[in-house]
Amino acid sequence: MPAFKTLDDLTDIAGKRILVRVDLNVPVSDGKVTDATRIERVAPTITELSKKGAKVILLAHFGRPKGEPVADMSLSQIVMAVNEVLGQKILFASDCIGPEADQAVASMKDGDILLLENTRFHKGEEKNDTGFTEELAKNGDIYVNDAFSAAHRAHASTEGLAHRLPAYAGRTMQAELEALEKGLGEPARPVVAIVGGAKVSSKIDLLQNLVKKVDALVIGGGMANTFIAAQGIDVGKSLCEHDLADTARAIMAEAEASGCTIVLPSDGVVAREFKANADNETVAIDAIPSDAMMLDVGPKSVEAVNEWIGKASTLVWNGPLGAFEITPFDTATVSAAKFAAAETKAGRLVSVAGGGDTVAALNHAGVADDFSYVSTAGGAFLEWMEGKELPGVSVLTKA
Ligand SMILES: Nc1ncnc2c1ncn2[C@@H]1O[C@H](COP(=O)(O)OP(=O)(O)O)[C@@H](O)[C@H]1O
Ligand SMILES: O=C(OP(=O)(O)O)[C@H](O)COP(=O)(O)O
Repeated sequence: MPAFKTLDDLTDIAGKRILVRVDLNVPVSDGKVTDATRIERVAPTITELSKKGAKVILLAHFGRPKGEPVADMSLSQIVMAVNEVLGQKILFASDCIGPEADQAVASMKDGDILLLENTRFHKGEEKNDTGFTEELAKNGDIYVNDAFSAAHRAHASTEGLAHRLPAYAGRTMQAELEALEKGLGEPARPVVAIVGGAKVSSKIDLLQNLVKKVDALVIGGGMANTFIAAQGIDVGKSLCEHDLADTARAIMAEAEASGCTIVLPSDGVVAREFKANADNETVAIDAIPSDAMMLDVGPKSVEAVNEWIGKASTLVWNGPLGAFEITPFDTATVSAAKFAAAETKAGRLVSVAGGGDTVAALNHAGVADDFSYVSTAGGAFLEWMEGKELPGVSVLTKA
């Protein structure tokens, strides 16, 4: 466990302005939060600080707006869900720096909770720019980082601020690291990892090291399409990053050298529209029509995935096997989730899953509570698995 200061070390905070970095990057559909797990996980930190009379100023990102304000990436759409989870009304400011933010902070009363607009609406956030960090810092006396799931990013609000203000880990940051260490510190073998989802470019590099640590790597979701295409198979209009073909091939070579089995889908469920109940068919992986996209792995592939789960003593899972938000493309994810949950309940498996959408998928399958541990983190969790230093964590230990 890394040594850092926690909320236990924070005393006499009534009236203090505390900048709390949280991860509110939650799944949203039609402007409504569809899975509030990340909000629920940061609620204890927010409530504790507010009850102690601090002015709690929440910093968070939503989506990847690339340094510009984008209406559908506004955190204003998360406010209602935060109110519901906390059981109290929070305040909102339409910018995280500048006059809007300054005035909103200046008018806070002790115990108030204020959410500032998406930090990624400014280019300085992802650049970890000192000027931008200064702008954020001037509205706080203390910095608390409770966003373990964003701790793999060295951004102004996840890393920079810890150099500027007295820095502490929030309750969730602390709990996530403790739970991962307990569940995966010395994992029982065989270790099987499932990696799926849509964030192919930001996660594919992580697989290069992951294959050295696990006995089998099951690849599904959009990630699988990139690997399949790298083998020269036409994936039609499927979500796929063709320019990462070399990386995918290098990972397969590294896996072979490390004795890690790569498990790719042998069949898929394809459709021509990304919508619920779209006309679909199951095809062999080398028979994806050129005008269709693979939205789920097929029944033979699910069987293989479940066989690997059955062989595993430890399962590590990030990223759904298909577009689980729309039926029937949730079938593979739900089947594997239920099987892993049953194996865990039977005492045959330690199962650790992570990622905003992965948590939503397990909740959708009704089995999140049956996993050994569910982390809110996806990419950060994979980087932690690799043994990489997470900038948001290491800066707290050095503070
Ligand atoms: N074959 C696919 N085609 C398109 N999108 C997919 C496919 N498989 C999974 N997805 C999408 O991946 C998203 C989740 O990916 P990601 O953000 O990487 O997961 P997490 O948040 O758990 O880390 C979901 O919105 C899901 O619809
Ligand atoms: O949702 C997140 O990561 P995840 O999808 O890996 O769980 C975090 O909020 C980090 O977001 P980012 O990958 O856009 O930096």
